[in-house]
Amino acid sequence: GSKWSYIGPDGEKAWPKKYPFCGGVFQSPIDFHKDILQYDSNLLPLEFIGYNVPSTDQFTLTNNGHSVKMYLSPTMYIRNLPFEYTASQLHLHWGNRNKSEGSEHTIGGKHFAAELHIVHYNSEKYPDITAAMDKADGLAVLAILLEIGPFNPTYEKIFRHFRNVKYKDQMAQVPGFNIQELLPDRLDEYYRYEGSLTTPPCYPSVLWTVFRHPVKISQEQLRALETAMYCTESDDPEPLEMVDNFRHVQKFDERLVFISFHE
Ligand SMILES: NS(=O)(=O)c1c(F)c(F)c(S(=O)(=O)CCO)c(N[C@H]2CCCc3ccccc32)c1F
Ligand SMILES: [Zn+2]
Repeated sequence: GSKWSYIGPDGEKAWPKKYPFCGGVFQSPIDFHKDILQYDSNLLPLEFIGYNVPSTDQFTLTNNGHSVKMYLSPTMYIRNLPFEYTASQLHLHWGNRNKSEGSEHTIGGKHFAAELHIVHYNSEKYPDITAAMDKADGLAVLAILLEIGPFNPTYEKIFRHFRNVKYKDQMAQVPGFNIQELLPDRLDEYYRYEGSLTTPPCYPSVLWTVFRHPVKISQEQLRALETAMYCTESDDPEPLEMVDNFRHVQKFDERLVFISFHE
């Protein structure tokens, strides 16, 4: 079973003992700071196909004890990457109610309040995510940084179900909506680098696209994210709050992050 956590004896410093890749190369997340950034004019805006899912369809939202994740439709995919990548799931990382700095990637050493990840796998080369997830060209993850601002009705389409997935292994059905509305407006401005899963097994198999511009959600929505879920099952006598489920930034030596924008 996935016996790892973000705190205590099974926390991130202990991950490499059970999951050797977590102590290996190309680890994510990282900090984006100016002396590792290089402009690349070949970085085109991503194209999202099938992201506008009708409300007659449903996504399954579940609490897996590490995050809250929503399974996506296999009809959703991205073009303009080296291969076609098909959507698998989205999930979030966040902090706690006293410290709303739970993003995984940082910019100039600054954490954002939270981070949304949309996980895709290379469907041109691999039959499913299980076959793809340990291959160097297997996965592509989109990262959207979240910060405090006005109420966000699109994020609320997911957040309003949190009360039904409070405990590990609980599930809820979310009516389909346009997943592209979760992304920032400027899809042409992003950071691009080769990295890894940020949770065990930490395979160095992820082509990361981190959008430059954060998306805003309200203080109340962020508070709901930070206080709604537990890592433990509903009948556990010692409930553990699901907070601070972000990995700290990793060493990024001798490597570059490519940017699609001029600073
Ligand atoms: N930050 S991250 O690196 O994007 C990231 C997470 F943080 C994260 F928690 C998950 S998880 O919820 O599946 C729990 C831990 O595997 C994933 N899962 C991926 C990779 C692992 C296996 C798998 C299988 C099917 C679908 C997705 C995934 C993950 F990719
Ligand atoms: Zn993630």
